Amino acid sequence: MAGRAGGSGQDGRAGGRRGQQRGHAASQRRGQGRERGHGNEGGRHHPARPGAQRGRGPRDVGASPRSLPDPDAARLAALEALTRVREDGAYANLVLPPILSAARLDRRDAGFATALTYGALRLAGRYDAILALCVDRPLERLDGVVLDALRLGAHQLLGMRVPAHAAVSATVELAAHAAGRGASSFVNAVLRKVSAKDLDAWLAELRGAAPDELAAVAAIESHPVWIAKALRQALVVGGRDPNELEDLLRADNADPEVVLCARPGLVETERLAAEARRAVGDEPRPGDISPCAVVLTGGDPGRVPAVRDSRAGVEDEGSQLVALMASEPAIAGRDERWLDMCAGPGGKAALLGARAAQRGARLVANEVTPHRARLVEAAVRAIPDGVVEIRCGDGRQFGRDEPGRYDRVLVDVPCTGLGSLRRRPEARWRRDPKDVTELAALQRELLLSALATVRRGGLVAYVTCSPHALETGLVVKDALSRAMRGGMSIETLHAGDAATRIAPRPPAGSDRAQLQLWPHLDGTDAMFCALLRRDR
Ligand SMILES: C[S@@+](CC[C@H](N)C(=O)[O-])C[C@H]1O[C@@H](n2cnc3c(N)ncnc32)[C@H](O)[C@@H]1O
Repeated sequence: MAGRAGGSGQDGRAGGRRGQQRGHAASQRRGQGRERGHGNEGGRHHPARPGAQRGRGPRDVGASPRSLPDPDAARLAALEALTRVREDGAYANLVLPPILSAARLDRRDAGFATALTYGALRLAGRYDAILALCVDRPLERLDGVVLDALRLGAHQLLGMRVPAHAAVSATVELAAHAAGRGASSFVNAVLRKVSAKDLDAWLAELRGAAPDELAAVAAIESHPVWIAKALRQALVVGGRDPNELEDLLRADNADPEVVLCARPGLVETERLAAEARRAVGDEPRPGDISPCAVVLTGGDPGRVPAVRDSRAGVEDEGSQLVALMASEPAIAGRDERWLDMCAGPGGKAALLGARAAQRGARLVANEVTPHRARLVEAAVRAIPDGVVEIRCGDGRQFGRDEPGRYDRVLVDVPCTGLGSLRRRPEARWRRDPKDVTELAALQRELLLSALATVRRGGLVAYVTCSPHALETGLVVKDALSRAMRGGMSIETLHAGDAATRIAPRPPAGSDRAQLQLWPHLDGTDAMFCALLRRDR
């Protein structure tokens, strides 16, 4: 078997790190049956859904018998991450770094493990649709860890440039190690079927098997159908062609660039770029959408001195732009009291606080969750003392407790995050349509509170990182009609124009009064921003 090749150069990596996995986090999982079968308990199948197919994590690597070859450490790390995501509801971006350091992988293997983990999680829907065509029983009846291994194998075969023999044999070794010999023969048989066709042939087959075009695009680009449907509707509502859906979903499957925000007055973009060049060795480029952005082509942003001391932060360009859209449009009269009503973890609060310091204003940064309020504290620590006041409380109280007090209010509401699916590879499989309606009710209350706490002539920026129509325009419409019924008069400012005045390159939707950014067109998260001026 060509298994060893999987970790020794044949998959494009230099030198696999077999045997390094002692001390790996997976070794904490004791007592897993050795010759576990692959048939399993029932339960509704859902890619990477926490709680589905529980209790089948990779077993103790220290207990590996001599007769089974040690699996490749990078693939073992990826399997451990997938298991934690599935069983514990963990977030891949939080769970993977400690797994990688426990496994003591070198940079190249850590990169491979990260790409494998993220790819297998994001594309779980596509791979499950393919695997379902290769397996003679419903996937939900498979052992969870066996399905994880199959997804990892499928991603190596169809999503990475790993030679087929290496992908199959290394995954078979992984399955033998994690779930026993019976499971490994099954994995071998399934992956051989998967490897019999290339990606294009499989995607053509998925298209042919789907009941309609929406289901086909959802399966091919690995999104739940309800999300694909909501995003198609969001495109229509945002004045786009619904045929852009496939491009939009595809953009969710790409790794986002790492973007830094040079916080105004704390570090210049040129200086930040120079620091980044020295720290990570690559040539950064300026942002397209935010004037504060420095876009890295690679490397660890944590090594950049300005990021370490919070003069800069890691922040999507779209988030930077909407924070500036709250701070930059001119308002008549006093402009000293600013509020960020939902500030955690603090990227926008740090940008607003930096601008407030330059303009002689003060910012109240409020967050309901104590640990996220502490993150805000860390994010704003480079801003001169006395500019930012951090509070921990429910934003819905501001309208009642401090009516008419603030000159500018940013209300960046909690949302489904359907606009930042590329950052959270497992998120799409965890969300539910009912989350949208629950969040929309909270969003409306927060916006009403913002409108009540801003003074006459003051500005409210309603922002969300979801393009779902129920979380964007409909929340604004609903809140405005309620506020107006309560005697307020509110003018909607042209957010597209405001964005154009700030952005180095106008965003795709800048002709519209409410700004919707798009990953496939703007290269940002799908942030939404409405600008509202309270006149009475
Ligand atoms: C989209 S995030 C804000 C992101 C933030 N503006 C940034 O740029 O880092 C929404 C935040 O609102 C907080 N939140 C949820 N419910 C809230 C409430 N009732 N009042 C205030 N904050 C709330 C969440 O804990 C979360 O930190």
